[in-house]
Amino acid sequence: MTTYTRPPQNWPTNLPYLSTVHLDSSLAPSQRELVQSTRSPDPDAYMVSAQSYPQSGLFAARQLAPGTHIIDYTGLLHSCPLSTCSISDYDLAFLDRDASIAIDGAGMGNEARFINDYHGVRDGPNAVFEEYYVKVKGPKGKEMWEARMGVWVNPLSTGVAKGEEICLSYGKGYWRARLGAMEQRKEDDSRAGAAAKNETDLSEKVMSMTVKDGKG
Ligand SMILES: C[S@@+](CC[C@H](N)C(=O)[O-])C[C@H]1O[C@@H](n2cnc3c(N)ncnc32)[C@H](O)[C@@H]1O
Repeated sequence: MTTYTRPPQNWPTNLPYLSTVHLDSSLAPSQRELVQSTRSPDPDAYMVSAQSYPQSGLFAARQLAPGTHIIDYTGLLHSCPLSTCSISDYDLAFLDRDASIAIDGAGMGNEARFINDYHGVRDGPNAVFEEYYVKVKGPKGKEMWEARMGVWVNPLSTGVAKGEEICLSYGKGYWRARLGAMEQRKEDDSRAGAAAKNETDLSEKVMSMTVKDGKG
């Protein structure tokens, strides 16, 4: 199907041309939600918070092919000097590092905030973060490009089977920051001295300390 975003030739000059519907102010929030929502009408994933599972995680609601867009990471978009980013376990640096902005899913967000790191869960990440832009209507109906942090099925994986946990790689920096904070709290010098060399070691350490703390 062709979607026209510009008026065709001879379009009447006094008639606003729309590439999507224009939302009238008469619409109630619940009616808007039916038309524009951050929730997929056909969810790709669902959250599980079972007692048998130590924390919550996100699982595939159906078979997902490599490269499929699963969900966008939502939360509080905030200014974040590098020194204070990473205090929250749900904070995600967004766009250029120099832009110093991040999305924090700690106090608000969607299912994406429940996606766990793959270490100790599966061999490798079956999902990846990738920023992308969508065209949206800005103030006064002006067309704008909006940046989103998408979670996609890892294009290098074989996909995600129905019921399988969706896992990302949080990266070395994430686990290193948490390890440092926890060690500081516990004043555990011996652990600080044994700083892990690779990401797997780091995540495993945090996991074991988290279980001891009874967190999550
Ligand atoms: C963004 S949250 C993920 C959702 C979290 N499981 C929950 O129930 O809210 C990140 C936190 O989840 C935990 N986590 C993530 N991946 C993990 C893993 N592979 N093993 C153990 N804990 C993990 C850690 O406590 C981490 O700081």
